[in-house]
Amino acid sequence: MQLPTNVSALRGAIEVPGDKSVSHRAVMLGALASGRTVIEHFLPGADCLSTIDCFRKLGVDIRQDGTTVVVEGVGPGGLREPAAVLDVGNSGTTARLLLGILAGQPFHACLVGDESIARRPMGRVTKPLCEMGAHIDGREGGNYTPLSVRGGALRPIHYASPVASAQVKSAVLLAGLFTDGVTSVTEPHRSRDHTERMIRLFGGGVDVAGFTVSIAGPQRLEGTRVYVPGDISSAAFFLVAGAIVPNSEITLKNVGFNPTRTGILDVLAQMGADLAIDNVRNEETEPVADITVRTSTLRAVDIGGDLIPRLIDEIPIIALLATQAEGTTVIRDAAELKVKETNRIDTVVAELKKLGADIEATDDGMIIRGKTPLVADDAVVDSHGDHRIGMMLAIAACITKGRVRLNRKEAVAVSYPTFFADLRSLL
Ligand SMILES: O=C(O)C1=C[C@@H](OP(=O)(O)O)[C@@H](O)[C@H](O)C1
Ligand SMILES: C=C(OP(=O)(O)O)C(=O)O
Repeated sequence: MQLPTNVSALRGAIEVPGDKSVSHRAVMLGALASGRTVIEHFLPGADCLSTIDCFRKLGVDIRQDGTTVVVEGVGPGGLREPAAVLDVGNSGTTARLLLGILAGQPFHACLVGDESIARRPMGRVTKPLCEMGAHIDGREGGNYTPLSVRGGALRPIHYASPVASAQVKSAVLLAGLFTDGVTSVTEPHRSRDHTERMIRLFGGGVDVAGFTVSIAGPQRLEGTRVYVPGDISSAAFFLVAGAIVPNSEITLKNVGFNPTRTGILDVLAQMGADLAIDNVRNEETEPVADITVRTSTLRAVDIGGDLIPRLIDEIPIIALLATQAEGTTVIRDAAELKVKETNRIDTVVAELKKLGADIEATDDGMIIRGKTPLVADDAVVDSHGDHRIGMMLAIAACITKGRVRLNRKEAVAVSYPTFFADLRSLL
């Protein structure tokens, strides 16, 4: 598709779709709980639809009507052995959290995904789950899909995860629900805590001490009502757009404001962005706020350490932001980017270079020198099938002089099916 370029202003208010991480977990915990769960403002993106599809194959009655989902929870022992393979599509979260749940079920299941999933390491969850007693096999000793899982009686473990990953933490905690005793996970930095918050919302208990999270199994979860906040990872594209496109003012309503996810706001603030945060609410469950951003004069920053897990999915759009900041921005400690939907260090650097950015890859991040005007002489950029790369490039095009075409635009539907419509509404 031809992207809008040389945009003179982006103005208006939008409400981004529901949070992807929260939507997945609402379906999963709703399926495991006893009784009905009603999910509102669910994200009907391809990844979350994969989660629904997998749980239907496990015998759960799930009705989806747009952004409302009703899950008839099966309660303890209620999942059924699937007669077909469980296809997680493009979704790493579905794959890894589902593995944690399957590990505790007394039956066999096969898990597959798309080409991107087949390249993503699953050993980070299959290893601790096998330690708990699950039998999981697959390519390269169970590190890659297709995977075969035979779950059953699990024993609790204390797991020191080498990576700060909410998917690893959640997989082990979910498996811990099916043990008799206390399972804990310690991570090097705090990752997003949606699983912990949602287990509590469903009436369960989780203890947090420093970077260690513990769960005592077995637990009885009760179906509930879940309101999914707007996805800050989706809002991030328009937060950056508002800051770098001239004459802009964008308000994002009902955005998730969970402190384990707001690293992008810290970076925008440190760069000097004109940002206003209003109406912070729901702090007990999942915090939400309204955020307004205006065109800003930006300065470079250093990004690393414990900030990384708080903005890991926003690094592609932060790289674009850094091209418009005065000075050298260094992103470090972000080697996890190499095992996302694409190697996001390589894809970000290759695609932004096509538009004239001064950006280079490092072993664990990127170095970006600004401020650089983006220009294109009939450039063809490519999402590489990665939703976040596609959306970052659409925002990059807005500040590019010349013509830019995007290949594989359909990837955005993984997390933000209405992205292009929302962008058009601000033009
Ligand atoms: O738990 C989750 O919902 C997610 C955790 C993160 O992955 P890691 O756990 O691999 O860091 C993130 O990148 C992904 O988009 C969603
Ligand atoms: C990495 C992502 O998701 P997942 O791991 O669920 O595929 C993402 O949404 O950027």
